[in-house]
Amino acid sequence: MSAAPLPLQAQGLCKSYRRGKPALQEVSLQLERGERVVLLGPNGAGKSTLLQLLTGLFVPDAGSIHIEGHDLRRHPHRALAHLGVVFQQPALDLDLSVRANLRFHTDLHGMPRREAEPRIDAALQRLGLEGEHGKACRALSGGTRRKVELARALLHSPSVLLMDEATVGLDPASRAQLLQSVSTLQSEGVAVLWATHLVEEVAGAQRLLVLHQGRIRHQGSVAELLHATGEADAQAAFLALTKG
Ligand SMILES: Nc1ncnc2c1ncn2[C@@H]1O[C@H](COP(=O)(O)OP(=O)(O)OP(=O)(O)O)[C@@H](O)[C@H]1O
Repeated sequence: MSAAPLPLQAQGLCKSYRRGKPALQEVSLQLERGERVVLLGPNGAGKSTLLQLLTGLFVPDAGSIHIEGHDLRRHPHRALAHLGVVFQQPALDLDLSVRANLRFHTDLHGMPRREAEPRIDAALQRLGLEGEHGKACRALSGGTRRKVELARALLHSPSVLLMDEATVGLDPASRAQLLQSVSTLQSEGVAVLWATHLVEEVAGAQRLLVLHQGRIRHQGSVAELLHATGEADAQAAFLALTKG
């Protein structure tokens, strides 16, 4: 009997742009069901490039990506059906209501309204946004807007969620709320890859990937990171791994 597929498995990913050093070299990672893995790297480490490969926006020069066992290159539709993404750049129409933004997304994906409406209601409820559904996004706080983007990423019930610098521009309370929402999703089995350059966001994560100059410098728990570097805290350990 073959083992159940992992939510996400990437093997030996390499990517170079036309100019400059390789952006990613031999990067491998996997996500287990229900875990949050923090992808931590300084500016230019290759985080966005990695997420662009995982979402199929770019094709790797080498390596493979499987989502729920589906090869992203050979069967992109089957693979991407399990993937939800919250991009670094906010992408809501601020003049539309919360519901209209979500409906726009389901329309874009050709989802019939009779299927879409219950999914929209469920996503709003999951994130505690029921009271906001008629409000224009412009009237919402930055933290609530991000939750709407998270709700949108959940409309097709993905089992893997990629979050790219999702807390940029949020105050500490909104950041904590977003992390709480993600933690609830994890308890429902969603696997989360959380890209950030903020060391404090490793708190509560099951594992940590430190990316620097396109290579993975550490993969494991925070305790393992401290042990490997001999540093007393995650900030010092991160700096030790990413200097030079
Ligand atoms: N479209 C592109 N063309 C050429 N080089 C690029 C392109 N996108 C990224 N790079 C380069 O690839 C490397 C990795 O960049 P990437 O944006 O993936 O890093 P990052 O960790 O997401 O950084 P940041 O936190 O600043 O967004 C950098 O050296 C960057 O200059």
